[in-house]
Amino acid sequence: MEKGINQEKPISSVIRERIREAGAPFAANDNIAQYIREGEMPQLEAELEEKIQGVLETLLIDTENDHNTRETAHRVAKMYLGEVFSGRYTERPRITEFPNVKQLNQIYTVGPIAIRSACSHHLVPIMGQCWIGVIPSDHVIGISKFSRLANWIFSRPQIQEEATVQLADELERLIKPYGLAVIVKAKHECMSWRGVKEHDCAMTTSVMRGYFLKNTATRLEFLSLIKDL
Ligand SMILES: Nc1nc2c(ncn2[C@@H]2O[C@H](COP(=O)(O)OP(=O)(O)OP(=O)(O)O)[C@@H](O)[C@H]2O)c(=O)[nH]1
Repeated sequence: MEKGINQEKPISSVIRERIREAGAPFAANDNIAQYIREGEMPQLEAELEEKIQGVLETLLIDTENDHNTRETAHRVAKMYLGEVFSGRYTERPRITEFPNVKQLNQIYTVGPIAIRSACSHHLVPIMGQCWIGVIPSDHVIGISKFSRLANWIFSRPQIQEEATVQLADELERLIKPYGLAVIVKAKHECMSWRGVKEHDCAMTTSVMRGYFLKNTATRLEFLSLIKDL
């Protein structure tokens, strides 16, 4: 079978119809892995490569004679689907759970976790750090899984507010903690590389759940724990 856009119906249309039939959302920061069947990602990559090639042509870049851009469409398609936006197309990472045998009932923190994303508006990078605070209930997860989950959520076109809430929702579903805090501080290249060109401006978003939300002392303890980390 011919790949990508050359077949009768582009593979993106086939997948889109499947998602619509299921009544599922497919916004930039939604995960759509369950609607993609085996063997379809290479077809999607081939379709995307042709479209990126079209973008380069419209930008009047001579990809035939410019040795630097000859393979650019291929590289960009591979990068979007397999790297920077892979959190849309891959299943949630496997999470190992352990019982909280000793009944730790105090705060533990994880961070800073590196945040790499792109804004949904201009598709340019968002780079930053994330700190997580947990007051566990009866089980905990492997600490590397906080990074894996954050990477999965942020490797999508995002806005920082929604990404922070998505990460908190996912963690809450998984570990059902008595308290959960997620803080993200990031710089947006749509504000530095272009636009207002503010180089030092960062955005901080915070989601507090359970004890962290209800109890000011608990919240302040978490903030003081991460302050000098
Ligand atoms: N709330 C929020 N805004 C964001 C985020 N990332 C980028 N933005 C902003 O989204 C806005 C998009 O605004 P528009 O006015 O539609 O786009 P624009 O004309 O290119 O705007 P300028 O950036 O002001 O030049 C900009 O103000 C961005 O700075 C984010 O994570 N959260």
